[in-house]
Amino acid sequence: MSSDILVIDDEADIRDLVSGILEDDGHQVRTARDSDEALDALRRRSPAMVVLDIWLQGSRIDGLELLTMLKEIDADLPVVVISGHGTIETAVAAIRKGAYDFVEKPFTADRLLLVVQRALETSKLKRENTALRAKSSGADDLIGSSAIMGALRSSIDRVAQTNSRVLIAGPAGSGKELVARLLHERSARGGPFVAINAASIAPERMESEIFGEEANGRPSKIGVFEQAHGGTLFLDEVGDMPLETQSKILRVLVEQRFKRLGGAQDVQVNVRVVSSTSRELRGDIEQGRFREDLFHRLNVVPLRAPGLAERREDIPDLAGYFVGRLAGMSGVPARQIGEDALAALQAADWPGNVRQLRNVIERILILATGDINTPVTVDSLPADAWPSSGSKRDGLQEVIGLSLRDARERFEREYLNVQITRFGGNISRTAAFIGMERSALHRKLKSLGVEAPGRNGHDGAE
Ligand SMILES: Nc1ncnc2c1ncn2[C@@H]1O[C@H](COP(=O)(O)OP(=O)(O)OP(=O)(O)O)[C@@H](O)[C@H]1O
Repeated sequence: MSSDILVIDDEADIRDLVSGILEDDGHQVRTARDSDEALDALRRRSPAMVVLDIWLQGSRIDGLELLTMLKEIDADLPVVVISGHGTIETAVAAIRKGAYDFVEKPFTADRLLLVVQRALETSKLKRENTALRAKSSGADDLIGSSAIMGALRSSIDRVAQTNSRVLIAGPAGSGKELVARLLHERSARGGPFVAINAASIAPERMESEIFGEEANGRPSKIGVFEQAHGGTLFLDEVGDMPLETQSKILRVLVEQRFKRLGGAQDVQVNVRVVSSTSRELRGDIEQGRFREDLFHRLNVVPLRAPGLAERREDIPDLAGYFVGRLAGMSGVPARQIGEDALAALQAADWPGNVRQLRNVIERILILATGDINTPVTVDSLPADAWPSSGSKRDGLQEVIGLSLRDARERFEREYLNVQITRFGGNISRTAAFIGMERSALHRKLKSLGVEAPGRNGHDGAE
């Protein structure tokens, strides 16, 4: 894994030695001889880690003070300190001030590499941990064996390896962020995955969050573009970016450099940008709300996260997956979801897509009563997990005034509507499930005035 490492040492020999060892290990190394050069390097770009000699001769700010400053700028920046022979107390003081570890002079290449690798690894784990905690709902993989998910999975595998920009379109809760994470995880990019949701940030804070800030000649806030150096930046709901920010982002994509707010120096970054939208960006372009040139830059490879209604056959797998995951996480007992409940879930509306399904499963697990060894049945489902055409009403009240023939017709209409929805409009599969010939089902639908589906492009002849 190649990381951007800043080596700060007043002795040229040591700078060369340390740089050589780290470069041979595949890292990108920048060097500074004193605090001014170090702060200048930081202004250019915040590094992934710092190797700092604690004795900085001829420097305006000494090593320990510089360490304090580095930690003020970015508390998570790993710093490995080099200490001279017999200066263990100083090294210990450095650890107290937040240094990750120290190596004592003279040191071997192996010792230095070991400490550096551990510092980088710890920092990566910390980041992943924070990301996981922030997103305790995070999934490891895309669940679903439908053809549409198979196609998405293979696109992800193909695109991940390239550095191309990807724009993921899809409705809310359909898994766009999950797709972006997978694109990063399956790429060779060793830097972090950093996500920013444009819809949840006030427009006036946007540029500070994206580009960071500089005050008194040094960085006071590291923005997401800089944090994602060497990795992937996920611009979630990119259509919500103010136009002015869009222009600045466009410039970064062209030049791979930008200035922090209040900064004079360019920050140079190598970032892969993956973005997402739940809106039709072409409409925004026509109305002058989204820059067309930015759209083309972001949309090099378009991917689409399908809504749950387009892949109802995945609902049983997803439900089972969430039962296992949520039970493991929250300590509620896992319950099997019965066939009848799964059938109702398959026919429900799901405007909130996979996220809504996950929430419904969580509610089912928390509220489920009865023996934990028996499957959850259809009557334990919350109201929003019911198909709207067959919602949980008192059937008798509604049909009491009808003749048997009309009541039966009404039931048949609702029943068939739900089944057809559940099988994504596929007449053959609906017919097989309800135990009718396809042609008989067609006749029945016609006689009931139920529109024969063209949903999801199926004509029922497959
Ligand atoms: N195919 C899938 N397999 C497993 N979990 C999934 C799948 N798709 C989505 N999820 C889960 O559903 C939830 C919502 O997904 P995610 O946050 O990626 O959606 P999104 O499209 O980015 O949503 P929004 O547009 O609201 O930001 C997450 O918990 C995610 O892990």
